[in-house]
Amino acid sequence: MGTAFFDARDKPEVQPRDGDAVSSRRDPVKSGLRRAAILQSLAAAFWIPQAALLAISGGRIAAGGGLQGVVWPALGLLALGMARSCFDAAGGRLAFHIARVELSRRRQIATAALSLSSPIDRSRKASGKAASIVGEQAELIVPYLARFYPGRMKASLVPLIILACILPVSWIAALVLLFAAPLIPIFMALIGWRAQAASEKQLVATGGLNGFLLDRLRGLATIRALDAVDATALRLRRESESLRLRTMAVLKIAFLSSAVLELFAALGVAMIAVYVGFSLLGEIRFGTWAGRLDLTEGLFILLLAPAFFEPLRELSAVWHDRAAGEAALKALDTLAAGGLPIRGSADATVGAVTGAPAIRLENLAFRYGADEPLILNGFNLDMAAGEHLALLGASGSGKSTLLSLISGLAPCADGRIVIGGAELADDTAGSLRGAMAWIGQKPHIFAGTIAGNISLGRPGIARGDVTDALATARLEKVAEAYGGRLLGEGGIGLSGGEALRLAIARAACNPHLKIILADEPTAHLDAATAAEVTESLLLLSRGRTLIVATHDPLLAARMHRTIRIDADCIVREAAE
Ligand SMILES: Nc1ncnc2c1ncn2[C@@H]1O[C@H](COP(=O)(O)OP(=O)(O)OP(=O)(O)O)[C@@H](O)[C@H]1O
Repeated sequence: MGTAFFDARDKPEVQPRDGDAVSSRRDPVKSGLRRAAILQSLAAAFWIPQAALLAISGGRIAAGGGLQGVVWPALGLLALGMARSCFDAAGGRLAFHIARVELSRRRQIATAALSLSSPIDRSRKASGKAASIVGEQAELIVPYLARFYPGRMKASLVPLIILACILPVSWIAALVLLFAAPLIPIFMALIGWRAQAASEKQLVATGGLNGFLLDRLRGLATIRALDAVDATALRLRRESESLRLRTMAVLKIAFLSSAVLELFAALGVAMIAVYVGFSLLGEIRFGTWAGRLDLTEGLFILLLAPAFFEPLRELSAVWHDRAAGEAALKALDTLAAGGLPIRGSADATVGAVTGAPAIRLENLAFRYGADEPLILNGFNLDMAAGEHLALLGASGSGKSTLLSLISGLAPCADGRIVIGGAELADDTAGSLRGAMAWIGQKPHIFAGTIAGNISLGRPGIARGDVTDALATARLEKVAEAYGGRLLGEGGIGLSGGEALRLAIARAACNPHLKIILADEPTAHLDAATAAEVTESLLLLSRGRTLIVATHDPLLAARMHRTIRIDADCIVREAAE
């Protein structure tokens, strides 16, 4: 029955967002990313001694010292270069690893929440949209965590270290850098606000387009039959045009932010170059603590100036990752939040129900949402162990809803359900559901063989079990005719009655099956096929408790008892 993959205890709590996605995350992620950022910052800071060695070598060569004087600095440069690469690679690897682990954790939370959300929850995200968020958009978290977070730390540390090294050489060069640097983050922040909004809109548009496409592809036959192809194509064009516009808006902002940064970085370096050049020519005689700037000092400053802006440039390159990453995190959080939950979990002990159980419903009340009307109110029912019950009632009186409540697909607002002496609650729902089968009007048939559709890869189901199940469902002849050939998607190749009997065969394969909930199994079938399905259902229900919601008087007549629900939830024994 149930489809949940995770225990209810794993049910995600959506973390409060405080504007900084990383700070609200578990500590190991934060501290791991900090370690990666420190490694990468150290790698960047290695350029300072490298620049000093280069400047010293340049000064010595210019002073006519020959190549002997630069051998040791060259070796030092090489060693530092290698250390720099190692630190940078180690930091990058660590950040990437942490980001992937965090992505998997977030995905697991979102899929666990999705698997625990009730299939009768109308507000559940469209399948295409949910698939797009979990599969595609979630990937954007990796560059955000692996590049933006370490990049931000590097941008706030490395320029300060470089500034501290330039200041003792020339206060004016340090001052130029000090004024040029803050302009960049200010503009980036201004642009960033717009970037995030644009990214969120783009992600919504991508998810929307995916959801729309999947939905319409599923209903392609209906669209064709009702001659709505042009209208659908037009809508599709509108949706993709909107996605194009939103993608262009994001790109425009990304280009704008890089242009702003390049402009300020180039201006800063140019001003330093002008100052160093004129100082070396003797035109400028101020800006140092003592005397004039010599060639070694000038070279040192000139080599460090671009490195001062480098972390900021890197941050700008990953600025867009932040907007996209935070939008993806938000989308995953919304996927994991709220909705109507199913009760219990799927990985509970199966086989806990022994023998066909009695079922008692006491004062049951239910509504689909807080602001929606009560569908059931004060509903009572007593069923004996192994009893077969037909549930009649006008359309919309709540028959399917009642079956959903018995299977724990939604929690009741009031009252209790007792199955075989155990009250249906969060800790019992999983094991009780393991003893149930749901046979609805439209069972989902996968593309594949009939046998594969019956066993569904469930462990412990042998070929003999499938043969027995085919016999129970009276489907042997169809299976024989098909041989090993494949059914099409959605059960193409089977009639409605055959698809229903396949669902009965699936249920028959469950060795723990004790309760059968059938929701209008004979609806839309001709009399002969309905009779066949009825016989298969009765065969399956031998020695088991059965509740059938139906409008079919012939099916109802085959049950031990028939009751009728009316709009006021008053249960009446139906007249024979
Ligand atoms: N997933 C849902 N979310 C919100 N309301 C729902 C949902 N499913 C059904 N309803 C509403 O609950 C009421 C009872 O629906 P339900 O499907 O249980 O009736 P039913 O007796 O099984 O009807 P039918 O005989 O036509 O199948 C209806 O008013 C319906 O509109």
